[in-house]
Amino acid sequence: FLSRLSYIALHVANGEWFASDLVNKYKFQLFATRITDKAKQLAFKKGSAVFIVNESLKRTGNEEALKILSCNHHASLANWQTQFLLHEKQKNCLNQKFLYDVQPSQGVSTVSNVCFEVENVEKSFKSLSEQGCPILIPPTKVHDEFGFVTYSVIKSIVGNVCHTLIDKTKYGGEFLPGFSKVEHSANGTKESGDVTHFDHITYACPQRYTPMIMEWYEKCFGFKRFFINKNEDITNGYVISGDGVGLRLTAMHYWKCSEVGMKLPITNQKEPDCKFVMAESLTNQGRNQVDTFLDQHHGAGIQHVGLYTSDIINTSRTLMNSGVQFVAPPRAYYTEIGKQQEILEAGHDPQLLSQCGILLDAEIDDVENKVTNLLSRYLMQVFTKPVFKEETFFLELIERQGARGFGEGNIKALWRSVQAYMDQQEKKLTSHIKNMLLT
Ligand SMILES: O=C(O)C(=O)Cc1ccc(O)cc1
Ligand SMILES: [Fe+2]
Repeated sequence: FLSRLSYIALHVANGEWFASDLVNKYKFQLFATRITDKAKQLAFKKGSAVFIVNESLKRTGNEEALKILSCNHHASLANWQTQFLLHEKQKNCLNQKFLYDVQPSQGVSTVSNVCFEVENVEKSFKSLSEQGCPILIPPTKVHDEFGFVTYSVIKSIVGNVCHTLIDKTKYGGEFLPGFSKVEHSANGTKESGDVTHFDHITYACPQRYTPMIMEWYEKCFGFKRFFINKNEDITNGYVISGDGVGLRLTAMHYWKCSEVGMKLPITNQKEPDCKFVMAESLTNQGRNQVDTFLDQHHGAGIQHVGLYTSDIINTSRTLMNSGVQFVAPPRAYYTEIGKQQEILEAGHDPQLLSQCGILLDAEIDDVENKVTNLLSRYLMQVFTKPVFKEETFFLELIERQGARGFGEGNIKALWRSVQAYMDQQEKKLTSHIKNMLLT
């Protein structure tokens, strides 16, 4: 019953600062706002990628109550049936200062809501209730002079992640009732090869939770398994281990066309489905970025969002020039013979890619490779440094040339780049503490 992904919502401690980064550094456009004495909700877009940045302006008694009542992510993951009953009881004390959303209970900045447009909110609500899915806000109507929307908010099985389900078909305004349109002198600056949509959303999950999460999304939302790579195992997912990497990846998607078996030529897809990737760390592989996320975020949640661009070189250069910081791949990455060859075969310049830290991975098809010497299917990616003050959420730029999944080479390199950055941060912190103790 999901029609499409509508927006991704964040709750941030310092909204002003993050909003200015989204506009000035990431080149998103502020297009709608809702400001009350309790909360600020700002909507930004770039192509069809929409973020709502929520900021609390005052702490209310209800919030304190919620904080006490909310349980940790392990409990909520382990038993969502019990959670439902608990939430039924809590429902009345859930404050609605954020329209179309609920406020997460942990104090840190977080990306906590993925909103989907649905055909029939009442119907979705009924079926989800029957599945025992915790309902945070039952179907609710909001209207203004441009019409009305119906929405409901449900709690997912992953940490603090919620889903707003909304029917906007009876609404003709700019964004949503309650939000005012932001007037712009020009129609925004639309550059060629810009970010067009959300490509994927990656969850950081505790070890061994992936099967349960997959079951939940299949049962509640009808998501289907998406195989990331041809070397992937059905039950264990895509396990990447060794050379300092210890990661299990499993992905799902909701795209309707894929469910009825329609296969569009990959290059003709204007806006393919947004994939959901579950990332788990492996046991006995040392400290790593997934565990760091779980620690600093106080539980499972959205670790990063992949923004699709049709020209990653241009996009990353523009963003870098406006101050976005990307993590750097290992120094040897672009000079390694095999990688250099791969980049050249894909028709790119290793030096150009190295300027922004862009990684390239080929999806090699044995037959195809024999026929031509050029790579026809590859993908390029680059990760930003964490965007909040905690080492939690970050953004990614991704350009796909035929490749639909994720390549092992890129994942390993991305993993190492993030890890090197985090280790460096930790060293800085340790020496800072040492200095403080000495003085
Ligand atoms: O490759 C991607 O874009 C992924 O989304 C896979 C991934 C997931 C988690 C990590 O910490 C690193 C890489
Ligand atoms: Fe990613």
